[in-house]
Amino acid sequence: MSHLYLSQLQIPTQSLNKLLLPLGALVTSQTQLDVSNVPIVDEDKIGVLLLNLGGPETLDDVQPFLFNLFADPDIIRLPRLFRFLQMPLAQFISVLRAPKSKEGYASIGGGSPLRQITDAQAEELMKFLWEKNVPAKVYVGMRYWHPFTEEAIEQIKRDRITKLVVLPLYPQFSISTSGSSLRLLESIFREDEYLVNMQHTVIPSWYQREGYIKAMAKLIENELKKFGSPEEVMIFFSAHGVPLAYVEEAGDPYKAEMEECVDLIMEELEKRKITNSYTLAYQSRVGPVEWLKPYTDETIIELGQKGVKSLLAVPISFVSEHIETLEEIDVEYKELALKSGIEKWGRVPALGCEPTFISDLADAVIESLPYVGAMAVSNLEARQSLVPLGSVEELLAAYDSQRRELPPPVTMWEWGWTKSAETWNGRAAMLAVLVLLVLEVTTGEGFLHQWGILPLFR
Ligand SMILES: C=CC1=C(C)c2cc3[nH]c(cc4nc(cc5[nH]c(cc1n2)c(C)c5CCC(=O)O)C(CCC(=O)O)=C4C)c(C)c3C=C
Ligand SMILES: [Fe+2]
Ligand SMILES: [Fe+2]
Repeated sequence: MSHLYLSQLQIPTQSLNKLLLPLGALVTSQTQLDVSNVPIVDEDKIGVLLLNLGGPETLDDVQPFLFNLFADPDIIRLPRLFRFLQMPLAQFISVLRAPKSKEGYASIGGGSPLRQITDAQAEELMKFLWEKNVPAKVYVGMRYWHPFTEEAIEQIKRDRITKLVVLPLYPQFSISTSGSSLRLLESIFREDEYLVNMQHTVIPSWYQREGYIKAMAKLIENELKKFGSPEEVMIFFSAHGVPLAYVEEAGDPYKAEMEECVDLIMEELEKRKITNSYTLAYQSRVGPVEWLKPYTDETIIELGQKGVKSLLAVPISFVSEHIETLEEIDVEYKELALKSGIEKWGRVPALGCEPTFISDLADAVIESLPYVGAMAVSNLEARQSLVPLGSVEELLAAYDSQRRELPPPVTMWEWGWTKSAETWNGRAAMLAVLVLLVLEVTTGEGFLHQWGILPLFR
């Protein structure tokens, strides 16, 4: 058996994190280690699993895509007693929301560009990893559309991967995005003997990485130059929102990570002598419940009223172009801004395959690679992520105070003592759901409105 030593791999300051942990082990990239004596066994097959949301590729995909999204208990969080309603509700809401969503997707060419962009990112990441002497295969696993996470996992098993790095493509962590993907992954891993025994590590969030921050700053710098008077432009960070309860009640670190991310980008811009005014707002809210504030649309109007004349929108929560950059920002918010008195409008492109960014992702992968061998913690210079270390379940429990236990399978009724009682309870529940839905739709009042669910499809 031959060994390749990492010191031979020209990995200058990078480090590797230990991963000798069992299933669900999570290691972030902040611990800097001395890698000089760490062996990579040449029988090791390294895989990187990129997790993303997925998007409908054709207009016919829109309703089933929406069904998958609303069937996710991390997107529609029902009280425990009502979790059996998840599937009927997902069906109901997806059918009703589909026409409006289809209009949006039709206006950006008939489908989401997410799959193509994510595939291109995967390919670039693989190239960078090979260039950095880490021969890894990169897989894409989407949460709500093809290629599904389950499909990626099947391929990983067929390829007999022995060390896997899981990398959600969301810079900041949210229960509704990376959290949801990791929860799914954990449930797949738990039931599979091969995966239980495969070493793996998760990079839960990476908004604080230098390469990412530098790449964002560069994009902003480039766009600012396109304005006549760049120094007068307000930099407008627009992040995807989440319901306020995720942050305030469940403990989602999303808002804190977003704010820190904006600070880091502004610090980097300052180093480049760019000291423009800036603000952060949250877009894309759905339903009447309160989401993270300030809202993007309201902020644009206020800025117009205050006399701001030039605005540069920076989408900050997602690294690909998608419906909310191409339609919501480029069309709706631009129109709103111009109507509100803003005269000059610009938008920073999503990172996509920007080389500094992808190269840095490759470094993040290398730094977190699971390995077996002695190691020494040498320096801890990198910033701590706000997401704690631990197994996926520990991690989810640590910030998600409302969901400490695994969600029960949604097809299981939660009350009833015997098989026949379950059957009848199930039928009664279905009947009750139907009656409630009919009442809700006809009267405009009821539990779906109270939970902020029904207006999702408006
Ligand atoms: C960090 C990014 C995202 C967060 C946070 C997020 C939370 C979140 N989203 C919904 C509801 C919908 N999201 C939809 C599409 C969509 N969402 C994101 C990113 C985040 N979502 C992206 C990148 C996309 C677009 C994918 C594409 O196809 O291009 C949709 C479908 C589109 C629509 O009908 O508007 C819905 C619905 C909720 C409820 C939520 C937090 C709880
Ligand atoms: Fe979303
Ligand atoms: Fe959205």
